[in-house]
Amino acid sequence: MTDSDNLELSRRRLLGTVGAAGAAGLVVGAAGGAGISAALPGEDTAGAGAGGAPALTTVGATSVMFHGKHQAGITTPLQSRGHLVAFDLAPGAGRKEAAALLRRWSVTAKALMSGKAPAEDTGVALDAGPSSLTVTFGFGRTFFDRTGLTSRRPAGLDPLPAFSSDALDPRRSEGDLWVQIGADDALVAFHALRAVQKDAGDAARVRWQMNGFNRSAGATAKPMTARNLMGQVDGTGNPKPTDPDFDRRIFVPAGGGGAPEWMAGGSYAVVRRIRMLLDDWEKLPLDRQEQVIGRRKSDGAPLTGGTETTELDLNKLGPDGKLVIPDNAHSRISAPEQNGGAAMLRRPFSFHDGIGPDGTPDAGLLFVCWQADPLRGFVPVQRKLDRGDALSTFIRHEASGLFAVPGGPAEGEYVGQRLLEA
Ligand SMILES: C=CC1=C(C)c2cc3[nH]c(cc4nc(cc5[nH]c(cc1n2)c(C)c5CCC(=O)O)C(CCC(=O)O)=C4C)c(C)c3C=C
Ligand SMILES: [Fe+2]
Repeated sequence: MTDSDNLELSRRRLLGTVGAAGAAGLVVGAAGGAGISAALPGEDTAGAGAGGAPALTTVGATSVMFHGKHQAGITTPLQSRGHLVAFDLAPGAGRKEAAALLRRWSVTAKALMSGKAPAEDTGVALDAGPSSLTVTFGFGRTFFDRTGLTSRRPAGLDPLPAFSSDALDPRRSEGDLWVQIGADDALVAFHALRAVQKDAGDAARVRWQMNGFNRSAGATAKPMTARNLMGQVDGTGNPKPTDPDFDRRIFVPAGGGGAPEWMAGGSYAVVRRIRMLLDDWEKLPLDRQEQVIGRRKSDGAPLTGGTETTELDLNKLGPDGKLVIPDNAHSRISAPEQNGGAAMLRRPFSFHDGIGPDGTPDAGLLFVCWQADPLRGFVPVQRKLDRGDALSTFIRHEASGLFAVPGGPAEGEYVGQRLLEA
């Protein structure tokens, strides 16, 4: 199946057959320039349906294009499995080795995303289709010194400021290179992770790895915004690809604006491992939980009324004369109108790594947010949250990373080629 075939496949097929994440995300993916395709059960698609083999389900058969203006995995609908991995270049590896690695990774990502297995495959994902696999690559600040490219490091990679509530573990933070893997099947995601790790060979070593999840496509009766492990509907206020200023907020523009040309169509990913203090949170009565966020837990609607998509009424007073959405409510403090329009596209995974030494769940949010400029996205909002967010009593930022994610590769190009070979 060619990329143009992919684009040919109609929205109708997806909307009629996939679950919540897929249907909602189809719009996101298409508007964001990342093509998504799927075949109806029984149709012949890459890797299934042929030769009498059982047909793939639509979830398995859905694929996301590797080539495009933007890398896949930014506006792609949330997948049910995710791996975030940072690598450091090996001692002695420089620009040449990094370029060869990005070339290998791109070949692998393109093949796996279209449902093809690499040579000498492990067979882990043999029976499944691409399952909306995306593999997204980024560069950390330290990459530029290690490869002699310091002069081409973008200002967007200047270190994030320290925040008073940070409890960051440097060993699980930052890194020369970052890879985000997402798929709607756990084995497909693991398979891609192993392939990426093997491709690293002698050129790079894993610095840290985090594993996450979201709800499975089709688990809810109708398409819904995701829930996090605190039980909140999380993602409602995200900018929509149909917003007139979506591209300007999320993607680095081509030509001018002070941004390097190799970042055109790219974006900056801020990654935070945020532990949720679930034992404390779960003791809080429902009405207090709702005041922490400023929205109803059941359906995500603002406490000032309406449905999930109704605007917050930040000035509304209750019968007691107090603000209905409290001063320190998370939704109030993070709203773009409270932050000079600062906005980001949040695309997280939940995590659960068992029970910590203190006997509480080591669980929370792998918070990933995307923006054209971290100083006009994550930083101003986190500064404000750090000063007075009611949610901060129940969360702890444990690791952090900032990565420059270049634009999507054109046909015949590998990711990052415009940086590494210019
Ligand atoms: C600095 C950015 C943000 C961090 C860190 C963050 C952590 C965090 N958030 C939730 C839960 C919710 N967040 C919600 C809205 C929301 N959060 C941010 C930013 C950060 N959140 C923004 C920009 C917004 C949107 C505000 C708006 O547009 O009005 C919500 C409400 C529903 C929604 O809009 O998504 C919830 C719920 C958790 C649990 C968390 C850390 C673990
Ligand atoms: Fe939030």
